[in-house]
Amino acid sequence: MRGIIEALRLSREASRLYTAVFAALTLLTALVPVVTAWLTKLLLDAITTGADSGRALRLGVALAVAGLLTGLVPHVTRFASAENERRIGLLAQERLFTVAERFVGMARFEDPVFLDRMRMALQHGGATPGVVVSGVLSVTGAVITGLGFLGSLLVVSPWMPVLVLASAVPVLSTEMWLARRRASLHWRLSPVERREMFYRNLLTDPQAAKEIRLFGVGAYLRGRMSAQRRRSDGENRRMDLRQMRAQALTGLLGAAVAGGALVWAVLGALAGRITLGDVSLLVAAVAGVQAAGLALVRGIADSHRQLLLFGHYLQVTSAGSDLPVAARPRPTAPLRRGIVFRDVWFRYTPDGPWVLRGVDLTIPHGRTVGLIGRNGAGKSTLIKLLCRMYDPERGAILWDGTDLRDLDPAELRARIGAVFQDYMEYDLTAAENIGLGDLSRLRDPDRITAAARDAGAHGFVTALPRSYDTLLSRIFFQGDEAEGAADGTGEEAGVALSGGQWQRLALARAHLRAEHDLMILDEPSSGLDAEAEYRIHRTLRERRAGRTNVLISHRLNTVREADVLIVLEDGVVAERGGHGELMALGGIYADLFRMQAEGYAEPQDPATDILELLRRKAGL
Ligand SMILES: Nc1ncnc2c1ncn2[C@@H]1O[C@H](COP(=O)(O)OP(=O)(O)OP(=O)(O)O)[C@@H](O)[C@H]1O
Repeated sequence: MRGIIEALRLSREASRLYTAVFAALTLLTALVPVVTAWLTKLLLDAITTGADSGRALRLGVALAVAGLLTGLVPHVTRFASAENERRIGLLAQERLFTVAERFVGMARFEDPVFLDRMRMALQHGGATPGVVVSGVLSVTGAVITGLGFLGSLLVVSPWMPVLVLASAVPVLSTEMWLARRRASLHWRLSPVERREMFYRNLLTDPQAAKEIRLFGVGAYLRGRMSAQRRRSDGENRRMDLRQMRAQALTGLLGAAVAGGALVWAVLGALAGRITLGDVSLLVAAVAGVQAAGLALVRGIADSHRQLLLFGHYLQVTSAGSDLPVAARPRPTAPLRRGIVFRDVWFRYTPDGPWVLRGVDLTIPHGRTVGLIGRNGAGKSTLIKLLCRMYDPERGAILWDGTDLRDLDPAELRARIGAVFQDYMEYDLTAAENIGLGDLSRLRDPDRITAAARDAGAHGFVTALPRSYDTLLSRIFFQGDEAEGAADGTGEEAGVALSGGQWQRLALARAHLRAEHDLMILDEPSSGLDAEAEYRIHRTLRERRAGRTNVLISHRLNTVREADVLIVLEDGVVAERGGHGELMALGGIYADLFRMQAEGYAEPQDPATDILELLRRKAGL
């Protein structure tokens, strides 16, 4: 019930006018068949009883008008319904994404149950509320038509509506049973269909195409996709057969009742008990009640299914924030002293393993901190906590002494520039790819160019066919966002970049925020060639002065000059200090550094050197 009320509320908010027009037209559509049946009866009676020709003519004209409406109203109603659904759809989609934007952290996006619900809500692009409104109105229309015809039958014979209603009971209950079975099948099959979609997308994904071909796994994945399809087809087939049998039986019953009523009416007319007009009204009414009954059940079944989908939408839109936001957040002042992690404990799920286990560290203002550690040590997690994508389960992170939880997350993030390890590649122009780093500078070509220069991207961007305005996409066409170019035919295809070039754009995006207080670079040069890496690190070093930076890199030569090096191991700070200190300590950092340095050194005897590496890899 809540779903219906919410859908109607959305409809009214989206467009009062269209909702009212659609409702009025639905009422008209429902009444026209009943009125037509009555006019036909009255006309036939007027002709057969020899009433005055003026009355017969008026009835004829009224019947013609009703015919006109029968021809016209459904088309206008269909347009009003579609327009109403479009308007509700747009509003519902806007709401859904506004709510998704309000989720402060990442947790919701990593909760499989919530993600599934979100996908279901998104999959229908906000269309469900509109369809619910259409469904509710069509059910109302069916009720009106059905009651109208039942009332009409009463005029012909008092027991006829009872007979028709009684015959409708098995039809309606069968249809309800089928609808319930269909709904439960739909839910049972939804994971199967989603898995099929996953394989379908995978097999057409340009990024996956390389590996699929190299490893020759296309047929294997296709087989798994087809298996999902065969499973859902099999279940749907069984359901269709069940439906065919049940509907054939109820169809026969309906036909028998209609036929019986017709025979009774013909006999009655021959005996003079009822008029010819009554016969025509009875025929129309029996068929009308049966059709309205079916429309009613199908409308209810459709609305039920849409309401279930709408339920996901409602749950997503009514979900509260995933992280507590201070009612009166304290202003995020520019960083002056530094950031402190105080005994920070964190795990991704309440019963999962601890990823950070009592981390204590300081990122002093104006210094560069290098974060080092083996794969899975918790470096990126620490960064996510620093950007308040999650809150620590225990302990606190302090920004100049203020707990991050007391700050406004948006204000905090506005003070941070970052390149994440899994940075984004946007199917937008080169300028936009950089400009997204700071929307206020999106239309400032000088700042965009400067950021690109700092990231070593200016050279290759200016060599692109449309320089900064080149669309970087394999999916879209240059300019296909412009009005009237939606089909992309004859358009110039977007340009594809290399991994390192994308990485430079991600760096430029972070550089656009260069005046921000804290710069986080998580593996900023993993895809860069040696020359680009050298230049970029030189720029970073020059720009680092006086700013606070956190630099994560497995290439230790790029972090060795950091003011403080922090080694994370199994979620705890294992070592900290300058490069010299940590080398003298002879711990993890020194080990990792020597290993990398050896990798670069000219081997005395290449064969023994490779063996040594293999031995180390095997932990011997
Ligand atoms: N979203 C997540 N949900 C659950 N566990 C996660 C998630 N992200 C990371 N982990 C786990 O947390 C641990 C630390 O991961 P993290 O990405 O922080 O390591 P890292 O030090 O950055 O590693 P790398 O050097 O490989 O990038 C890993 O065991 C990883 O499996």
